[in-house]
Amino acid sequence: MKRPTQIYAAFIDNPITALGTTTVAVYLLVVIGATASLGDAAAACTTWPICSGATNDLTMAVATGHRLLAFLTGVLLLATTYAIVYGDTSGRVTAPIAVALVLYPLQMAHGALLSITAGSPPIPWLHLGFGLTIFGTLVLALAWQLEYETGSADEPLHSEDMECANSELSSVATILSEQPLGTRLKGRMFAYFQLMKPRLMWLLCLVAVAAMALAAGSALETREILLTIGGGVLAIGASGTFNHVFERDVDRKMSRTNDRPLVTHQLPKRNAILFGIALTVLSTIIFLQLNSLTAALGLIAILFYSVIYTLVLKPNTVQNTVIGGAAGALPALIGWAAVTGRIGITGIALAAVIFVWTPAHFYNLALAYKEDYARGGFPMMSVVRGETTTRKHIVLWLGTTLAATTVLIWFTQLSWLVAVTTAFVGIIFLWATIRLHHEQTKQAAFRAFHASNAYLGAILLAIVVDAIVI
Ligand code: HEM
Ligand SMILES: CC(C)=CCC/C(C)=C/CC/C(C)=C/COP(=O)(O)OP(=O)(O)O
Repeated sequence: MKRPTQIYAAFIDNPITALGTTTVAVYLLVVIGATASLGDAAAACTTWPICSGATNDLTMAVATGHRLLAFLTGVLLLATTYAIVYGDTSGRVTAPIAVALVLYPLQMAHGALLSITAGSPPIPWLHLGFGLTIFGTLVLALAWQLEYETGSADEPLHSEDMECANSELSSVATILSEQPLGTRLKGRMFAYFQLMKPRLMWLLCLVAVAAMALAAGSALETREILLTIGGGVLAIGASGTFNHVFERDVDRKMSRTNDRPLVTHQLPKRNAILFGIALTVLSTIIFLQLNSLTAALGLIAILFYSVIYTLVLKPNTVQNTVIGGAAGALPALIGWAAVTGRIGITGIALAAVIFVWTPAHFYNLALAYKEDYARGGFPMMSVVRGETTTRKHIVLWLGTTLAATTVLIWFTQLSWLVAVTTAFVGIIFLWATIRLHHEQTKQAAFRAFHASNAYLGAILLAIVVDAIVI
C-alpha cells in the first residue's frame, strides 16, 4: 500500500503520471457534463459554488459530484503544471498546459453561469466546447511527453532491405488434392469462408445495428435488423474476397498473409472473383428489401474498400489508414439508411466516431507487423515514419475518438450507460497505449489493439441498449 507522500512524489516526479491522471479526470468531467443528466442537474441546483437542496435526490448528487470533481481536477491541473515546470519535460508541453490553465477558470465561470441560469446560459454549447479544448490540450501534452520520454530516432524501413518471407511455400494445393473427398470439400468451404474476412464482421455489423438503434429506438424491428446484418455480412464478404484477389501477390510476401487461400492455390482466382460477384449481387438484393439508398451505400462500401482502399490508397500513401477508415465508417450510414431511407446527421456523427477510431485501432497492428508490411512494400505509418511517430499518433487519435464519442453522447442525448462505458473502457484503452509507449513490444501492441476493439465493441453495445431500452 502506497503512503500519500509516495503518491505525491510519484505524481510530481513523473510528468506522464501527472498528465495521464489529469487527462482522465478532465475526460470524466467532460463526459458527465455531456450527459442529459447534467442538464437536469444544472436546472435542479441553481446556487453556486455549493449546491443547496435535497441531498438524497439523484440529480442533486450528479450536480454535487460534478462540482467536486471539477474542484479536484483544478487541483490536479495545478499539480501537473508544477510537475511540468520543475520536472524533466519536453519544452513543447508548456504551451498546451498554458492554454489549459487559462481556459480552466473560464470553464468554471461558465459552469457558474450554467447554474444560476438553471442550465440555459447564453451560449449553451460553450461548456462542452471549452471542456473538450482543455481535454485536447492535455492529450497533446501527454502525447508529446510520452514521445519525449520513450521515443527514439528510428529510421524508416525500405522494402528492399527486407528479405523475402516465403522463400519456400509448401504446396498446400498438392497436399489437399491427396486428401479424401469429404475433407477436401470441407477445406474448400473453409477457404471460401476465409475469403470473406469473417473476423471483421462482428464489429462492423455492430456499427450498423448501433446506427439502427439510434434511428429507431424501441421501434426497431427484427426484420430490419436481420436484413441489415444479412446484407452487411455478404457485403463485407464481397469486399474481403476482392481484397484477397487484388492482394494475392503481396500477400505471398508477408508471413501474416502467406497462408491465404489464393496464395496457397487452395482456390483458383477465377472462382474467387465469381464468388465476390455473387456475394455483391446477393447483398444488393437483400439491401434492396430495405430501400435503394441502403443498397447503393452497400455497393459504395464494397467499391471503396476493394478498389479505392486496396488498389489506390493502401500501396501508395501513408494516409491509407486514415482515409481508408471511411470504408469502416460506412456501415453507420448503412444502418441509419436501413431504418430511415435517408442519410441523417446522427448516422454521420456515429460514422465520425468510427472514422477517428480506425487509426487508433490499426496503428497498433502497423507496429506489430512493421517488418511484414515493409516486406509487402506497403507505406504504413510505422514503416515510413517510424515507431515513435506511430505511437504518438495512436494517442492523438485515441484522444480524438474519446472526444468524438462525447460529442455523440451530447448530440443524441444518450444516457449515463454510454457515458460510464466510454469513461471506463476509454481509460483501459489509454492505459494500454501508455504501456505500449513504455514496453515497445509486439505483445504490448496487440494488447492496445485488443483494447481498441473492446472500446468500440463496448460503446456500440451500450448505444444499442441505451437507445432501445433506456
Ligand atoms: C483502414 C482501416 C483498417 C485497417 C487497415 C484494419 C486492419 C486490420 C487487420 C490487418 C486486421 C487483422 C489482424 C490480424 O491479422 O491479426 C484487423 C482485425 C480486425 N479489425 Fe480492423 N482494420 C481497419 C478498420 C476496421 C474497422 C472500421 C473495424 C470495425 C468497425 C475493424 C474491426 C476489426 C476486427 C473486429 C478485427 C479482428 C480482431 C480479432 O480477431 O481479434 N477494423 N484489422
Ligand atoms: C459494409 C461493408 C461492405 C464494409 C466494407 C468495409 C470493410 C471490409 C472494412 C474493413 C476495414 C479494413 C480497411 C480492414 C483492413 O484491411 P487490410 O486490407 O488492410 O487487411 P489485410 O492486410 O489483412 O488484407
